[in-house]
Amino acid sequence: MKFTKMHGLGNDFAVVAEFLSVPESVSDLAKNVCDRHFGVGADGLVFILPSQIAEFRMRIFNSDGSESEQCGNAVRCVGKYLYESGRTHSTTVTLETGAGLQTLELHVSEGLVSHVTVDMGEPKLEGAVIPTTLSGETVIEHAISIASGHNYEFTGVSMGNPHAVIFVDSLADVDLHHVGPQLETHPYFPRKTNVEFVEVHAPNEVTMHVWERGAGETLACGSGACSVGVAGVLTSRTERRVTVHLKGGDLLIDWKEVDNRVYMTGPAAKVYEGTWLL
Ligand SMILES: N[C@@H](CCC[C@H](N)C(=O)O)C(=O)O
Repeated sequence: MKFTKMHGLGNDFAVVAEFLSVPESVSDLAKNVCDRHFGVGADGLVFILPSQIAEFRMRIFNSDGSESEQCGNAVRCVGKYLYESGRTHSTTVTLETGAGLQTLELHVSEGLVSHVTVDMGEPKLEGAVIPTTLSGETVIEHAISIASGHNYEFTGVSMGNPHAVIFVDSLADVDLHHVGPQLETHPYFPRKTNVEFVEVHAPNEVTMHVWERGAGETLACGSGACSVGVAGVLTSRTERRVTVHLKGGDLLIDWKEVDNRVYMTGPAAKVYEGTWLL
C-alpha cells in the first residue's frame, strides 16, 4: 500500500490514494500504520477515495483505529496531495467527508500548495447533535467534573465531530495527559469528545492545547481550532476572526456572520512517500 506521509502543523497522517474503498480490517490497519514504534507513526490514516457527490472523498481513521467524521488538518493535506500529484489542476476542490461537503481553496506558489483555506461548514451547537447527553439549543460553559476532582466549564461544538472547549486562565496549570482522557470519555459524550484547553490573549488571538478523541495529545487540531473560534464568540471572549496558536503553529479561523460557516486557513506539508507491506 503506497502512502504519503504528510502533516498539518505537526498533526501527522499517512495518506493513501490508491483504493476505491477502504480495505477490510481498516481499524487494525490504522492502529498498525499509526504506531510510532512498530509502524509509520502518525495521528491518523487518511484515505482519498472516489465520490458520487464531490470530486473526491476523504475518510480518516484515528491512531486507535476509530473513524472520525472530520479532520481539518487532514483536509488541507488532501488538498495539497491532490494538486501536487496532478489529480486536480484546479485551485478549488470539493471534498466529501463524514461532516458533509467541504470546499478547499488552494494557495499555490511556484507549483506547490503552501496553504489551504477550507470551508469547514456550519457549527452545530445543539446538545443532542454534538452529541452530548445534555438537552438544549446550545451547551455553553456547562459545568463538568472528573474523577480526579477537577471541575471545569465546557462549551460544546460539533464541526461534524464533537468538541469540548474549556477556557482557562493559564495553560501551564493544565495537565493534559491526566485530565484529557477523563474528559474524552466523560459520560456527557456518548461518542467521546475532542478536548481543547484555551488561553485567550486578545479578542483576536488565543493559544490552544488539544487532547484528541482516539489519538491523545496532538500538535494541532483544525476542527478543534474552528470549535475554539466558535466557542470564543459564543462566550464573548473573541472576535469572529481569530488566530489560534497551537503547539505545531498557527491557524486563522474565521466564523463568518454572512453565511454562518467557519473558514480555516493553514499550511500543509509533505514529508516522504513510502510503501506499507500489507
Ligand atoms: N486532528 C483533526 C481531528 C481528527 C479526528 C479527531 N481525533 C476525532 O476523532 O474527531 C483535525 O485537524 O480536525
